[in-house]
Amino acid sequence: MAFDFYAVPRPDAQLEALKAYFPKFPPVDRRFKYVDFLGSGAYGACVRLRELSMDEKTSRDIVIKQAGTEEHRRELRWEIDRLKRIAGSLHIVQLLDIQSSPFFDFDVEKAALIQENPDMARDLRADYEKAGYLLGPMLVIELLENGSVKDFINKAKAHKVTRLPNRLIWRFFLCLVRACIALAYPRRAGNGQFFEVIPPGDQAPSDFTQTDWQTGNVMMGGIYTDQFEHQTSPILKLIDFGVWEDAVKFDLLYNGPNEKGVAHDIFGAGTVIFNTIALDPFLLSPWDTPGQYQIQRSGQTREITTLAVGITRNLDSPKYAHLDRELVSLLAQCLAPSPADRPPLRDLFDSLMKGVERPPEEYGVGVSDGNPQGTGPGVPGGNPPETDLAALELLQKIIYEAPPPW
Ligand SMILES: Nc1ncnc2c1ncn2[C@@H]1O[C@H](COP(=O)(O)OP(=O)(O)OP(=O)(O)O)[C@@H](O)[C@H]1O
Repeated sequence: MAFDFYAVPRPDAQLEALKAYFPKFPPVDRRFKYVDFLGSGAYGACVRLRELSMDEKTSRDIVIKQAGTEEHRRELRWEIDRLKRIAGSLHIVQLLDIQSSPFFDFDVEKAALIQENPDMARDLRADYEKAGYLLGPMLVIELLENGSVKDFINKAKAHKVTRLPNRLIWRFFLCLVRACIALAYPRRAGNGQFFEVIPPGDQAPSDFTQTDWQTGNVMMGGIYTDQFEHQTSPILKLIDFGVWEDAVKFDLLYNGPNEKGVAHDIFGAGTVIFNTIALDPFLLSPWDTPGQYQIQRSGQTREITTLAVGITRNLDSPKYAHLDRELVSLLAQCLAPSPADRPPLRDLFDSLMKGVERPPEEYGVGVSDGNPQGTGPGVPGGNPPETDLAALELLQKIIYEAPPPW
């Protein structure tokens, strides 16, 4: 019999019910307050709640993710399990503990019965049973307040921003490579959070992989003045570690043949950076036709095949002429179809660290970078200076300000 796509139960109705649930049944534990429905993806839906501390003196915002069908609940259990393996990694969304469930409390039904109001008790129970699928697993994670990189790109476009300063791109790239380290060398914090580092020695990386690298699955957190890497740009964190159960069963945790683990994740990080530079969440596809690009590696010039041609072939255009060529070279290597042409994780990390440690006046100036365009400040037609302040102002505008209506 032919596969009937439409016969497969769709989760949308249940996810709609989750959307309706909290406005209808405010959490009975009064320490929780419903704030917003954040969105739904292929298998889960997320709501934002505010949780008061036990002494009710402080509060934090949390995200609850639930799934609408048994199959998707299995995926959610996998996601919880996978996130536990890397709990504490700063560039991965954090799991949170909550003291009680924000969902329906049978005491309410009991209270209605005690008040001898069986009609109310019956209605409550009927409504609750309709939403009964919500009893499945619940993922509780930190709120990442500044939306996804995909939202960021769309907002930048709405503000008519045509290019991003190098200093931001270097920092975003470093965040994603820290996330790659979290996956390559998974470890769990006892408590607290840690910057991901590559262990000394030649420990082989794991096969732990993010199977769905895309700008919608990279979220923006806050700017932290006490963290050098996040002082002038928001921290980026990976979300969405759900996996299709068959992928686990058949060991298919990758998106391409013979490829999983760190080489896959480096490529994934490259796709997100490519789309961020291009300010287009969908510009790059693994099915694009690759081209050649000359890179420097270990002091030697080499030609590699890369999928980054949308940028490497257009370095004369006003959109990309300002890019540090070293940054373009790293991106081109990450997007090499052949894993052997991608940079080793340690080299990539070291280059990005050097990139963010540059003196502020050295970004995008071209000359020190061997940039033939010489696009630096003072060059006729060159870039405006890329100061920290200018980058911060741009970020503020994109993230917080409403775009002009025209
Ligand atoms: N920690 C978070 N903070 C803020 N918003 C979040 C967070 N996690 C998820 N979201 C929002 O909720 C939406 C759905 O979440 P998520 O991507 O995890 O669902 P999914 O079903 O796994 O999606 P996908 O289709 O990518 O598999 C996301 O698009 C995102 O906008």
